[in-house]
Amino acid sequence: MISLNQVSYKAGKKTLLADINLEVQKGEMLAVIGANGAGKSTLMKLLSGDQQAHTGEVRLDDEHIKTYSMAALALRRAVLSQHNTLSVSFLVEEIVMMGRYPHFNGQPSSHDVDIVKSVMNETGVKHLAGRDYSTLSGGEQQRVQLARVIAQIYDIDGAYLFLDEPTNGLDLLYQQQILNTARHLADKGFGVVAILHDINFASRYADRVLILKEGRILALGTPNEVITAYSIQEAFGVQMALFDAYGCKYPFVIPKGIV
Ligand SMILES: Nc1ncnc2c1ncn2[C@@H]1O[C@H](COP(=O)(O)OP(=O)(O)OP(=O)(O)O)[C@@H](O)[C@H]1O
Repeated sequence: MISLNQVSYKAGKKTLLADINLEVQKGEMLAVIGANGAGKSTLMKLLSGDQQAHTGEVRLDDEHIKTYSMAALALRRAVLSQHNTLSVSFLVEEIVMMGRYPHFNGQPSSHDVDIVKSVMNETGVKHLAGRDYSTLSGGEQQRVQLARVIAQIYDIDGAYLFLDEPTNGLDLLYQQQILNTARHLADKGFGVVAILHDINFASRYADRVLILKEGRILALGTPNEVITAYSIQEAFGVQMALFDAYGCKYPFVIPKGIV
């Protein structure tokens, strides 16, 4: 479990996150939604140990996250960040193998090679293995980056996966595939946290949804508890109509317009 206890984070005098209390369990998928600038990426950086809270406590599997070295963190969690630009040429299979760097010195083992193959298969990028990464489309690059971060934690029971807007630049099919993959990993026992802008995807795939507003938790609970016309209007300033379409077990929303 990752737990945040009364966590706050500031940049200069500006408070980006305040009074955050949150637990992320292994085996769950938590979606984080909220307006631009609400603090979603900052929250993810605190959860993943990429940044340290200014006040409060962040614990990863019962240990204070500050006690983990970067090398130790790399064996507990993987992070797909928003911007994955590369200025030098690498083959796609080399990029995915980078996910295994924390696991070997010098040469990858046959186990590392097998994992890279399996993950490329599962994420649908196997056919791109020999391509120069820089020649891929934005959506293809995003899928390769997902393969890389999954390869990092693939063989670590109960590890955590952080995805910052993973569906960015993907077509409808691959948006669903990437979220299916994330869901599948949560079902296998990984703790998955995904920042999503599509409320319907959050509703459809996540066990719980966290809505951030101006650095504070506006709502946290199951999609049915959290995704309401009121909370969406509060968080985004947009009026939404809620549907129970096609017997969906989860809320389904469409915008009515700007408030
Ligand atoms: N180093 C910094 N100094 C000052 N302000 C910062 C700093 N880092 C982030 N911010 C501000 O903190 C707020 C939260 O940023 P964050 O990236 O966490 O938002 P977000 O919810 O992920 O937004 P988006 O949906 O646009 O990606 C934003 O207003 C951002 O401009």
